[in-house]
Amino acid sequence: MGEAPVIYVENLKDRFSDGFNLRFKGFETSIDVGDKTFVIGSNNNDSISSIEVQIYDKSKGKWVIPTVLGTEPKRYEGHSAILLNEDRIMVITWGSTPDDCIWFLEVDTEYVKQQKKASGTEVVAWSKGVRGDAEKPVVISGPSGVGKGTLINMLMKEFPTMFGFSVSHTTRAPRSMEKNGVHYHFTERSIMEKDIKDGKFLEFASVHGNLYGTSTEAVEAVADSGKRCILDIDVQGAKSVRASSLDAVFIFISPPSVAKLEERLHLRGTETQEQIQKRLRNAKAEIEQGKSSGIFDHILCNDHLEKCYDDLKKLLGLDGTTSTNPKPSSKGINLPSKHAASKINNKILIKSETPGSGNPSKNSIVLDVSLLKGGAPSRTRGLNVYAVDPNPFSDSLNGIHKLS
Ligand SMILES: Nc1nc2c(ncn2[C@@H]2O[C@H](COP(=O)(O)OP(=O)(O)O)[C@@H](O)[C@H]2O)c(=O)[nH]1
Ligand SMILES: Nc1ncnc2c1ncn2[C@@H]1O[C@H](COP(=O)(O)OP(=O)(O)O)[C@@H](O)[C@H]1O
Repeated sequence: MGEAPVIYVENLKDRFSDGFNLRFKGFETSIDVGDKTFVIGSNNNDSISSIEVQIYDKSKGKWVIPTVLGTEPKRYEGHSAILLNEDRIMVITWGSTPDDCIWFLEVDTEYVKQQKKASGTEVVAWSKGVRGDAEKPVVISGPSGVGKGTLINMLMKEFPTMFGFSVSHTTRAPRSMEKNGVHYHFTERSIMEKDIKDGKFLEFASVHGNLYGTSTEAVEAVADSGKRCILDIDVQGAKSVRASSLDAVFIFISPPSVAKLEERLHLRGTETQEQIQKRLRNAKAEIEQGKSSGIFDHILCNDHLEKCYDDLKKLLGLDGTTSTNPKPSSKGINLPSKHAASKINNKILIKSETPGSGNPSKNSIVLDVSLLKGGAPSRTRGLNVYAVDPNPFSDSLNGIHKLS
């Protein structure tokens, strides 16, 4: 049945009297997960407040400062923290905007386990919580010159409100018609490498001698706007996305022949002869992998452009029967600015700590976390939100109704 509230706001220095100096000047919560205690603190006395994580390893009697991946919550006035499924801590921030108040600190999810193994250090990862679901992103891969960009442009032109493009980062130089922030975020290798290390990328790969990568923000910004995200990435990138928490549709575009590919690259005229040869060498391996690796759900041959475009639309369900209106973007959650949170099974009850704030739906809110999807390094989706009936007896969570 129900569980005791698991919010802690306590004097941590009394609790851990081993002389460790907690670095927080503001507000702390602590949560026990197995033999570790995760202390989340906000330095909200500073002009720029920040959130930090420290871990107390009870078995070793030692404090550890972990590597923190992902984008963390922005400035806020305090927070409540609740453990979910022994692998992530839900952090509800006070005084944040409605689209920025639910966060998850992953402490032992699959993603975090992988990162710990790869780095050999203690790792935690942030993921922002979002109401409802987003449509599956579409990953499009294929060798250079096969027509990926052409097909994506046709799709975006015909269905401008339905699709949004994930703008990748790259270290390659812009072509004459390319605009920074539209076709790519053109960046320097050292900056991109640091962002990769900080967990800001969903995937990255070295392609034709340059670094390319999809930032979590690039994909999630499209999904948050209610559009379906399209990614144009190479086969290595597709493989990484397949292994990540992002649930997507994977499409490989193959050329009718390598000779046709070469002809298209020459006609496009954006690469030198040497660069074209490099792309053709890579193309052979990509075609082999694309067709045999099991990464892709669909393989389309781009021989006749119009035919290939029709096939693409068909497999995306754009055969005239589907609505082409975008889904409304996920709405935020209006929380009371100061609140206490407690957990009962898969429901989090959030109660205002500001007496007489008037609006009952703002006073008590229930977050249903039974259908969570995704997570670090992307958003955590599938949160459902309910208002609690103002009747005081409804604290049992019987009198709840869904907020639209
Ligand atoms: N892994 C990965 N590959 C990318 C990304 N962005 C672009 N690519 C791939 O990098 C390759 C080269 O892209 P580009 O330089 O634009 O040349 P083009 O494919 O010949 O137009 C293509 O296979 C793209 O699909 C990314 O963010 N991640
Ligand atoms: N089916 C097709 N037949 C002939 N040319 C094509 C076809 N599809 C695309 N092209 C041309 O081939 C070139 C490469 O296409 P592009 O979309 O830039 O490829 P990618 O993005 O895969 O590198 C472009 O000049 C484009 O106009």
